Amino acid sequence: MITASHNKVNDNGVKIADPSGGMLTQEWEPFADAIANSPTPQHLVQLIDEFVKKENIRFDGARSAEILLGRDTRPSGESLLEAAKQGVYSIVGATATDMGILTTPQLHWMVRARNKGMKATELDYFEQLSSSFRCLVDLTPNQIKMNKTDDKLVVDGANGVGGEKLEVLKKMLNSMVIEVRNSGKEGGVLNEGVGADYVQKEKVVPQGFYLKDVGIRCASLDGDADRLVYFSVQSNNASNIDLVDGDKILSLFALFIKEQLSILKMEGDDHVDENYEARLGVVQTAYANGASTDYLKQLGLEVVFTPTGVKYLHEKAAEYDIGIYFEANGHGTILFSEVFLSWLDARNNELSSKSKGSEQQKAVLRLLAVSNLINQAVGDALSGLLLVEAILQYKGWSIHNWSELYHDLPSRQLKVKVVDRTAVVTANAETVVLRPPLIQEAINVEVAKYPRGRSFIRPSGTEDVIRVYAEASIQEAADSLANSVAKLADQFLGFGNSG
Ligand SMILES: CC(=O)N[C@H]1[C@@H](OP(=O)(O)O)O[C@H](CO)[C@@H](O)[C@@H]1O
Ligand SMILES: [Mg+2]
Repeated sequence: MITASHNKVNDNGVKIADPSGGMLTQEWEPFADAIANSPTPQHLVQLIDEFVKKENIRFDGARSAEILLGRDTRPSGESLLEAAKQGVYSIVGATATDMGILTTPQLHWMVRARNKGMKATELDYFEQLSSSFRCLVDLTPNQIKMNKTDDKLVVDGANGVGGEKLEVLKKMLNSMVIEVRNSGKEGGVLNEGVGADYVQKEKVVPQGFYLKDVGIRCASLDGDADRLVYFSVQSNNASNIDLVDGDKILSLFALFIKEQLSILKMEGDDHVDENYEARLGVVQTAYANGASTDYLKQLGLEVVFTPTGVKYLHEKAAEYDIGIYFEANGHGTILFSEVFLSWLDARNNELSSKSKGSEQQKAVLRLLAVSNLINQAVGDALSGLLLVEAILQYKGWSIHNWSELYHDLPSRQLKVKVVDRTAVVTANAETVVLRPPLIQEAINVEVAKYPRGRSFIRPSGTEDVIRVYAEASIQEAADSLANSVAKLADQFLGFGNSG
């Protein structure tokens, strides 16, 4: 997938999907790094040669490889796609199939579907999403009907690929009014003053949203449509928003799934063996707002933490029957285990004959519909958006009701340029610094000064900086804690200290 996601239009890059449709396996990352940085063509060929031997990859023509290629709307994507094709065709037995302009999750979905022997075109993707969405909406309890303003959703497409795909998808959903802005057709620049990354980090409205939108449910996608956040425009100031971030999307999903599981448990008959205890797990990172973690725990859910980066969250979530993961920035999905899905299928068949139309059967059907709607390969803004919409309809909630699940603790994120960010070694899902020595003790002293204070530092995986995160009970305290910790990072690791 040729994309640089939420970054500037002039940037570009690649994301690689594994045959499973998930992200490139972590063991292959050092190899990908090495070939991307190989200084000469000879070196490149040598690296590939060594890797092929190491991984015992056979080129005897017995197995041909098909590589699906996609790109986002960046102009440089066209020539990079040509380069990728040449690369693929230089491997004996390999062919490249250009799937066209796509969102990143669409391409992941296609790879997964293809290798499962399922239909895998773009139309199949849209059909799966729209039909499972309709199925979920049809299972909404009758007494719940939304009021007029809540009917409408306005989506910021980040001037990228997501907006144009949503235009196609929305035609297949008869029950919803979706207005797409910043679709890229109005002349705006990709990710400039628009998109999920901008909205979540700056906590302001994207371009094209105004005071007249107060009270309306709004959503924002990032440049390759694998991130999703919601927001509403505040009445006191047109640039202020009430942000509904990935943590709250996670909370909404977790609440809904938990509800369905408890309906399932209310057995009408006493067939105990039919009571399969589904393991439900929620996965977050240290960037998750502390209020969201409290909320999830108070729901009685198992909450676990991993280091930043969806590859870690995804891997962890796959350990459960239902694993829900989200980064605060809006990247996440829900994973269902094969065992649990087979159990749901069997349960559905049984209930069809015994108690068709019962609450239990509806809960089973809802869970099955969620598993078809939500992208099992990777976080997907379009499928996530449809699931949010279906759940809000199910609950009869406005964005305000949803936002009120809990109140975010004020937080602040800063970046610090340091001599060598790899000098920072962390533990416990990046919440504790092991090296350099003594900095963690100094951070602890700062944190202790603030009610509900929490702060950590970690080296970014995507930029040459140390990131500082702080939260506290009031904004001024979060800001001041972040500043003091940033100062510590600079003292211990900054250029003043480099000698
Ligand atoms: C604090 C933050 O938002 N970090 C982002 C960012 O990683 P860093 O390692 O923090 O640079 O980019 C990642 C890839 O998009 C995303 O997964 C992650 O959540
Ligand atoms: Mg993205």
